[in-house]
Amino acid sequence: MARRKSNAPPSVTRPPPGQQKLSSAERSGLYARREAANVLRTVLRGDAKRRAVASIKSLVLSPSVRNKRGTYALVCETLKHLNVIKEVLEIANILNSKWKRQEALVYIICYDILFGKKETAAVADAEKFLLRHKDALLSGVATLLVKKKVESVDDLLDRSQLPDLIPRYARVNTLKIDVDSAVKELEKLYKVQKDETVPDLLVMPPRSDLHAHPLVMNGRIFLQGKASSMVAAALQPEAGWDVLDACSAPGNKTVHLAALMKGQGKVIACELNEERLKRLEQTVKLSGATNIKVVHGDFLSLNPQDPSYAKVRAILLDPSCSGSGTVTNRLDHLLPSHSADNTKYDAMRLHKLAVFQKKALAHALSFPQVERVVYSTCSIHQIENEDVVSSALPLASSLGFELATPFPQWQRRGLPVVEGSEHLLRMDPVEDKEGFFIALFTKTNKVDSPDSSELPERECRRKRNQSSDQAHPLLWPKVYRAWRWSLQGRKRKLV
Ligand SMILES: C[S@@+](CC[C@H](N)C(=O)[O-])C[C@H]1O[C@@H](n2cnc3c(N)ncnc32)[C@H](O)[C@@H]1O
Repeated sequence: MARRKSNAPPSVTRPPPGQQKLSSAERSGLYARREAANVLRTVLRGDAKRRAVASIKSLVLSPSVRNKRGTYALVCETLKHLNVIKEVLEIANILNSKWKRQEALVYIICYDILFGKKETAAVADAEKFLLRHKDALLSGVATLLVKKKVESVDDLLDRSQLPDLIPRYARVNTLKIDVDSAVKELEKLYKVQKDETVPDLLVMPPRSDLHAHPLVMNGRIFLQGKASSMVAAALQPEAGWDVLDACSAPGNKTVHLAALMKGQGKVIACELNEERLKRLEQTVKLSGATNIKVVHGDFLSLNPQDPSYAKVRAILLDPSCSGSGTVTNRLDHLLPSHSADNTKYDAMRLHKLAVFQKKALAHALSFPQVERVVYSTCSIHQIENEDVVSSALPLASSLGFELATPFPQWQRRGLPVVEGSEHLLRMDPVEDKEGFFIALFTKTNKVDSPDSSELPERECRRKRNQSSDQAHPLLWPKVYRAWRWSLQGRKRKLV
C-alpha cells in the first residue's frame, strides 16, 4: 500500500485512540522539532559525505517548512550544542539501534529537553522515550562537566564559533518597484539605508526578519547579500544586450542582470543541475522578468559558434566553488566536519573545483562577440580566485581582453600573487563579514559609450604574464596575512 508522504507525524492529525488531544503549544512544539529534525538530517548527511548541500538557511526557507524562524533557531542551537549532546548520549548510553537510526530527531529533542527554554511535552514516541531517560541525560551532563573541569555547559561551547551579526541586505527588483518606494515601505518596520556600493541594494539591521514580508513574497525585493549583489553590477550589462549567465541557479544574479537591463535584450541562464533548475525557474517567475531564457545544460558544452550565442556581449560566470567565504554565514562552521582535520580532502576538492573554474573561464572568454566577462566566487582560496584568473590571462590577452577594476573605490583587492592583482576585488570574511572574489575582463578595442566615466570600474592596460610565485593554496593564510598587513600599511601611509 502506498504510504502517505508527510512531514507531520500521524499522531498530530489523528491522535490514536486513548491519546489525549494536544494543546496548541504542544502541537507547535511537536511540529517545530520534526521540521528542525528534517533540516538537520539533510545537513548532517551532506556533511558526512562532505558534499555541499543547501545551506541551513535555504533549507529552512523551503515551502515545506512552516515555522521558519523557530526551525532555524532550533537547528542552529542544536548544532551549537551538538558535541555536548553527543557526549551526553554516549555517557547515558540509552540509545538502541532504532533511535540511533533517528539521530537528527534525537539530537533535536535532547537539545529541547536539556537546554530548551520551555518544558518538553511527551507528545510522541521519541519525546516519550527521551523524557523517560531524562534523569540519565541530566546525570550525563553533570558527568561531562566534571570530566571537562568546567562549571557550566556554556563553558563547553566554543564562543568563537558564534557568527557575527550580519546586516540584512535586500536588493530592490527595479523591474517591479523603484528604490525609494521600497525604502518607504520597509521604513515602516526597520531603519533602512541605501548601500554605498550597489545602488539598488538596501541595508537594514541584523536579524530584520523579512522572509514573509509582502515585498519579498511578491518579488519586489530579493534577500540577496552585498557580495552577491555586486557581481551583476560589476558586469554592467546594457539594456538591449544579449547576456549569458553561465552557472545560474538559484538565479539571484540572473534576475539582477534582467533588472539592470531594464527588461530589455536577452538574458540566457544556463544551469546544469535539474533540481536547481526548478529553483531558477521559480526565481525568474517571481522577478517578473520576461527576457530570461533558461537553458538546462552544461555551460562547457555550449558552442560559442552556435547562432544562439553569436550576439552574447557579456557573460557572468559564478561557478560552483568551495563556499569557504560564506562558512560562517551558512553556519557550516557548526558542522561536525568543520572541526575534523580535512586538509587532504579539502586540497583535493579545491583542486577539482579549480580545474572546472579555469575551463569555464576560458570558455566564457571564447564567445565571439563577448566584451565583458565577470568571474566570481564566494571562496577565500587563492586556488579558486587569483590562480584561476592567472591561468586565463594569456588567452584573455590574445583575445584582446584586459583586467578592469570593478568598484574602484573598494579597498580590498586581489592577493599580490598575479600581475594585475590590484584590479581584482576581494571581500574579507572578517572586515566585510563574508569572503568573496570578483574579476572583470573587458575587451578594450570596443568604443566606450559616452557615459563610460560613470561605470563602476577603471580599465587599465597590463602586461599579463602568468605569475611564477604562486602560493600553495594551503599556505593561503600566510599570503593573506601579508596582504592584509600591506593593505594596512597603505592605509597608514594615506593617513
Ligand atoms: C555558485 S552557484 C550559482 C549561483 C547563482 N549565480 C546565483 O547567484 O543565484 C553555481 C551553479 O552552477 C551550477 N553548475 C555547476 N557546473 C555547471 C556547468 N558545467 N554548467 C552549468 N551550470 C553548472 C551549479 O549547479 C550551481 O547551481
